[in-house]
Amino acid sequence: MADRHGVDRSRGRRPQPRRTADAARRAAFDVLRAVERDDAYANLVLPALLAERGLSGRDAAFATELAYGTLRMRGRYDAILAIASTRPPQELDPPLLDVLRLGAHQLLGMRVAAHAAVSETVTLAREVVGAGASSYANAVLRAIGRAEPEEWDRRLAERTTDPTALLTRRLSHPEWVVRAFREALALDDGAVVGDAGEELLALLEADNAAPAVTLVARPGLAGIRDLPGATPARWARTAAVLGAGDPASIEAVRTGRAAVQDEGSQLVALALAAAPVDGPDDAWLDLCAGPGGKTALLSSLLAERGEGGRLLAAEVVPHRADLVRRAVRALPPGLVEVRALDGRELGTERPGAFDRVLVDAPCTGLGALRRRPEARWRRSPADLASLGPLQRDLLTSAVGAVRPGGVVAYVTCSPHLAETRVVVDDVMRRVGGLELLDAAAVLDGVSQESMHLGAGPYAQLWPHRHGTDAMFLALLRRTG
Ligand SMILES: C[S@@+](CC[C@H](N)C(=O)[O-])C[C@H]1O[C@@H](n2cnc3c(N)ncnc32)[C@H](O)[C@@H]1O
Repeated sequence: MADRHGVDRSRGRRPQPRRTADAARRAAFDVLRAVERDDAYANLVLPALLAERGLSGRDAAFATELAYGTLRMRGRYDAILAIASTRPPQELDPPLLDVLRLGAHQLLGMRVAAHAAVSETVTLAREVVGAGASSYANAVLRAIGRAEPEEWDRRLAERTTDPTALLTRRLSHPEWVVRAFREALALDDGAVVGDAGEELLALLEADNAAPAVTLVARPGLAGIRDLPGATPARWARTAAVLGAGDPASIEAVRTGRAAVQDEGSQLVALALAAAPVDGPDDAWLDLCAGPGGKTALLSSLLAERGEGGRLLAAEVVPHRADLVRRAVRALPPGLVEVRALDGRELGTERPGAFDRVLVDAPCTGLGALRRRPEARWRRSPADLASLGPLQRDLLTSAVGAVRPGGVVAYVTCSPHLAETRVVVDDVMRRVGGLELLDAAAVLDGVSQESMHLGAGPYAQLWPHRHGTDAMFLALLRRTG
């Protein structure tokens, strides 16, 4: 029998039509509106809204899957709506369009019985956009529900001969993102899951799946045994996967000895700490530190050595600098100095003062799309143009702040070539006196098993190959 959301659990009686929208669907709708109208972040709005309305358990899980899944798959549903609706999606009233997208996700992306998906969504439409619009919603959703997802794939394929355009519609990624991923994959000689086309498909599919929750046990502060319900992850010795449950209920997380952190983020920090440097090794710098996940891991790795040392964490936005202070609260006092300052100045203010420097550069975040449901629709190629100069300035400052023999890690959570290799190549050409270390080999060295990252010197992680965010790592050593 279907539960009260219409999710088919044993098949059977039809739920009775209701006069007001059910709370989980209404919550998902309000999240979509906040994202569209107020530029809100779904992963901030939704938890607050669930708490305010007292939704928990199955209701909260249903609202979360409905809101996040609809936001991720918006491109696909709009392409389907363009076929199923008599009016083009861009001409619909925005609240009605959001209702239709929510209905499409229930019909095509969730295990909701078709009659419940339609009738509950029509009730929602009546409540939020009025009776007239609700009968329109009824007609469109019935048309969508009459065909299986595979049949919709076929209909989408009939309408274009351009393979990129088809991928954008089928797998709901903007066209410029699909092109960027294809280019980055083509330059990456790591293990492939099939031919180049299959690999791209696997990446886009991985972006559309909710990621597992990964925790970090900060060395010297916690071990994986301190993380109840979590099991050791595959690559990073510090990482564990939480099967179910709320990370905030774990004592080690509440006290800052552990945290939620993608395994790829952990690996790049472990790689910087393990990269070979000549000479002293006790002055570390994190140039773009907020909110502090990598600062906390790097400083716990520094402390774990037991040889003293200090880490300076720079973050230009003061409230994000406060987040870094909070992230390192469990570490010994005096180990980390957090300063709200512009990292672009440190290269000239503190020339040659550091042995290891991390530049986790502000970037488009295209490597973490599975984590931020609406992010793919917010970004545009114009972001690359505005981030590019900042990324170059920060890396130039970092290579000024590192001493000869020391190492800089340049990291992005994006595989876009314009913010990865192109930035590193430009700075190396302009600055001189730098050599590239083999980041792929260093990463493989810190991983518990080979990650098959290819020949280097750059390392690119991928959600579909490694189950991590698509983190990029270059390691630069100052030679003179
Ligand atoms: C990708 S995030 C860093 C994430 C962080 N390493 C972590 O693991 O939690 C980039 C950060 O750089 C900061 N930032 C941007 N411009 C900066 C600048 N000129 N100097 C220092 N920090 C900057 C941003 O505010 C943002 O917090």
